[in-house]
Amino acid sequence: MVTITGYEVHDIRFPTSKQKDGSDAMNLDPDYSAAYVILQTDAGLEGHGLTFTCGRGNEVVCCAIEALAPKLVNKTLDELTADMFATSRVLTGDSQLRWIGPEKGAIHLATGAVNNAIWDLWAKAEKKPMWKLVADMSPEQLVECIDFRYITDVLTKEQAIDMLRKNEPAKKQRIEEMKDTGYPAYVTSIGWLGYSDEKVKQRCADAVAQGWTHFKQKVGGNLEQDIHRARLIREVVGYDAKLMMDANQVWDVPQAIEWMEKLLEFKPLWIEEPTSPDDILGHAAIRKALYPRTGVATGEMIQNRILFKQLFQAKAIDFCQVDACRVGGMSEVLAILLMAAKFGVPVCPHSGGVGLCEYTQHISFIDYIVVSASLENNLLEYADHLHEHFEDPCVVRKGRYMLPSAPGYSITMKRESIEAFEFPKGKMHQQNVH
Ligand SMILES: C[C@H](O)[C@@H](O)CC(=O)C(=O)O
Ligand SMILES: [Mg+2]
Repeated sequence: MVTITGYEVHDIRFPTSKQKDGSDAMNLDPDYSAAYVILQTDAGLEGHGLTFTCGRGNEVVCCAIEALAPKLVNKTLDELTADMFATSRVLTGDSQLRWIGPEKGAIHLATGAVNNAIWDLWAKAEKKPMWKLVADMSPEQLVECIDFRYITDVLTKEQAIDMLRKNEPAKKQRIEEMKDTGYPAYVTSIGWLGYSDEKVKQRCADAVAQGWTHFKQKVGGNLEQDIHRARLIREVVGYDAKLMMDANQVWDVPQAIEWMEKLLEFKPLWIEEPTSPDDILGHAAIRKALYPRTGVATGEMIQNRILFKQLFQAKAIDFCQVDACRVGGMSEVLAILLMAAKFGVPVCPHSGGVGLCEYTQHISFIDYIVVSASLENNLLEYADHLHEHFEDPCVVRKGRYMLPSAPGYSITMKRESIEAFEFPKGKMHQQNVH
């Protein structure tokens, strides 16, 4: 029996803004950060979880984690995992904390870290990588982990069971396939907005040499520069490669359409976050104007399953970029994967941030092996930063993610990295160190 005896919360920040790593038209100077929680147990096992933020907001999310984590102390892992739906509700249903959400914003980012830490602990206790923990569940067990409140108008538990049952027979085959081939991916870290032309050119050339065929460019700062950069990228990667564009929410709806009309000659596969993540009908209008010349993608700031439901209902997106932490962790991610499959929208999880590639590899493998069973138009994002800080970093070869095998959710950060980058007291934050 494993009992949670306590927890640690860490405010970890990496000074990525110095090199403009991670920069885009909205987030000019992100310091990739993790609001990090460790669930301690009497068995020596630890459950780790983090939520990604861009820097100063990290301390707010850490406070929110401090408000949620005590709810788990003295609970056994068995009682938490025997009813993961009830466990999610412990985190999302506190009648006082709920007021500062509900199920959105800083409190939901914190929920993501804590919920994922429970899943990590569970997978470690079962000695399975996260994707396998889920892949080994029966359809009935899997749906019991999900909170269906607010989504039964498009997906009931019974419908979800039917969908999952249809995928059962070839599950083993898909696992073998993933072991052999890995999961298709695209690379974002060739084209952060703050990089010089020289750096973008070099990174694109290196990525082509490594076997990458899908690339993402940041847009939305200045139209002439976007055109210039798209031309430069296309010169290096060619037109057989796929190019995505990401505006990180800077445009109004008409502006998004006008701006993209000028970039269509570069054949973008999608325009990502063209406008506010809360504007469902705005996304639908942009899609209507641009489809099929390009697709619309969003998700990294879509706050919960309800908003995803509406994006699907409104036919507002072509690609679902669910985030591993923003929506409240794996329990809610499973609901979103199921809805995406029902609406036939490919899942391409958001991974630009610290630890996100480590998390999302499991999400995409679960999506393919268990939920959608499809690789049509599915691509997992890759950003080549900070992987060296994790005990079990993701492995990418020739533009594909390899199937992870270590127990857990791959999110355990090295102790020395936690200590060195803890804000503000870690040695990497002391004066003149960076
Ligand atoms: C601030 C982040 O780097 C953001 O630009 C990531 C992102 O939009 C993406 O990965 O997509
Ligand atoms: Mg993005």
